[in-house]
Amino acid sequence: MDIKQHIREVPDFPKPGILFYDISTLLMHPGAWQHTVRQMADAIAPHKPDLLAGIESRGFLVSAPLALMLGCGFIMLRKKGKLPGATVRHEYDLEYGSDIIEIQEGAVQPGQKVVLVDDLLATGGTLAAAAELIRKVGGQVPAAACIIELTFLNGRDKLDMPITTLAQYDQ
Ligand SMILES: O=P(O)(O)OC[C@H]1O[C@H](OP(=O)(O)OP(=O)(O)O)[C@H](O)[C@@H]1O
Ligand SMILES: Nc1ncnc2[nH]cnc12
Repeated sequence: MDIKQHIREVPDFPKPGILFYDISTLLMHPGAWQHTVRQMADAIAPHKPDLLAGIESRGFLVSAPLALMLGCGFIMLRKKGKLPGATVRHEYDLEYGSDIIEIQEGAVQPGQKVVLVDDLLATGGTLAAAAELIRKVGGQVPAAACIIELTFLNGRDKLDMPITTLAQYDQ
């Protein structure tokens, strides 16, 4: 199955010149979505994660079903100000702006293996920030996985762990 057939390309969103890759149409199609989640699970399982870390917000859609399927724990990396209690934060750049993500102190036990999961790899800023956070709180990051990769932005170059992507776009 070619999951690209179910990913909608929206020009000039959220601002002129950006081609937005929309997974809403993938989520609407149960067969394509099941196939996507199974492929992601097959890529992640060999890394034997203790936890999957999902990145707000589209990353949660992918990571939560994957954690259930793989039988591992699930933690949230959220945009600033959303998580209660003590948090650790990191600021990062996006293809179209900048943001801050946070993790709760205590979400990861020292030495735990945490695989990062998001819907899309663009500049790599988000996953690099996520890896930094996990390591700051004592976790290891053996791998990352995304559905989509925008290869022309060379996001991989910012990352120091193996990353699996299912659909690559060169523009
Ligand atoms: O590789 P990068 O350049 O860092 O970009 C990738 C990130 O950008 C998007 O998130 P966005 O901040 O738009 O938030 P959303 O998931 O809440 O829509 C996407 O879901 C990734 O998390
Ligand atoms: N072009 C894009 N489409 C969808 N999500 C994105 N996140 C960062 N860049 C994106």
